[in-house]
Amino acid sequence: MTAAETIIQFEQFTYCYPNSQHSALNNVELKIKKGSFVGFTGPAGAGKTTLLKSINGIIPYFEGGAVGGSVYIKGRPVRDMSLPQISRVVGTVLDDPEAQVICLDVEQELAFGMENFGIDPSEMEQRMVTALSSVGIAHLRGRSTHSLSGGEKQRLAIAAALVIQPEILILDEPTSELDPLGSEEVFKVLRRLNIEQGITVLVTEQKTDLLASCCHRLVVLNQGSILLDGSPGEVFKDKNILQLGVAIPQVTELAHQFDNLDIDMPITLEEGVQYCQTLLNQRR
Ligand SMILES: Nc1ncnc2c1ncn2[C@@H]1O[C@H](COP(=O)(O)OP(=O)(O)OP(=O)(O)O)[C@@H](O)[C@H]1O
Repeated sequence: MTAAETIIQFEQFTYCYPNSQHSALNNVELKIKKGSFVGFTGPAGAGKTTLLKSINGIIPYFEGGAVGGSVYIKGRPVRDMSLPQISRVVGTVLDDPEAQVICLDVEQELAFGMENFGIDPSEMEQRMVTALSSVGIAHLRGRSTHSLSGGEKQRLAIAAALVIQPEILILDEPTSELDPLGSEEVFKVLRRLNIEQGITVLVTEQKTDLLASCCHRLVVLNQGSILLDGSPGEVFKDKNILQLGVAIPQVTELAHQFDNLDIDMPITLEEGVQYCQTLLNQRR
């Protein structure tokens, strides 16, 4: 990856929360390619949220604490950027849409962020239309926010980030409050934004089957360090993941039961069916 292709870089990054005895992140080295879709997973307390907060400036600006090393966005150290400068490049979506969606109706919710960023009023209408249609909720424009489903609210939260036209979207467990259908809707939207608009997407998620279906790259954190980093297929094939208590796609878990087979590890249902057929053929 060339320097021009790298949109985010962690360089020997270590972080310790105030009054904490141990580092939440230890010596993290990570380069994220512009336009990629990267998933982060790992057990509770592994440092996933802390890593995202180190990109959007919450660390160190709000949390304080002790920082070692650097995080760079487009080659600039986060510590040298103001929060508004960071927020123009990095859009953040939280796990709970109830906490993030704060206005009474959909239009106000989108206008709120744009007004805060001083977007020219003549541009607002077009940005609103584009963001709503990008997340597939143009038909909800006239609705009050309290009448939206969880999945619709989360897509509105993504639209509210998009009106600022960020190059990077970071999402911390965006489907934790959603049912399976709502979760799939959100990931479909993220995939489309990544492919059609080239937005770099970084998402933490426990639902690894969803991550596997969308991500180019999966990073597994454990105790503040990167344990595994590769394509979803490479990561799920690694037996170390089984010791972490991280949920892996069920078809992959099944395949791990058949040891020493020289067949690619399945991560989707279709690949699982193919895997079983190959297995049956070999046993005949
Ligand atoms: N505000 C804080 N003050 C002190 N320690 C914190 C704070 N926030 C998180 N930590 C600690 O930092 C470590 C990493 O936490 P973090 O929330 O980043 O993990 P995570 O992988 O996102 O976990 P989860 O999946 O449970 O959300 C944990 O040991 C956690 O207890």
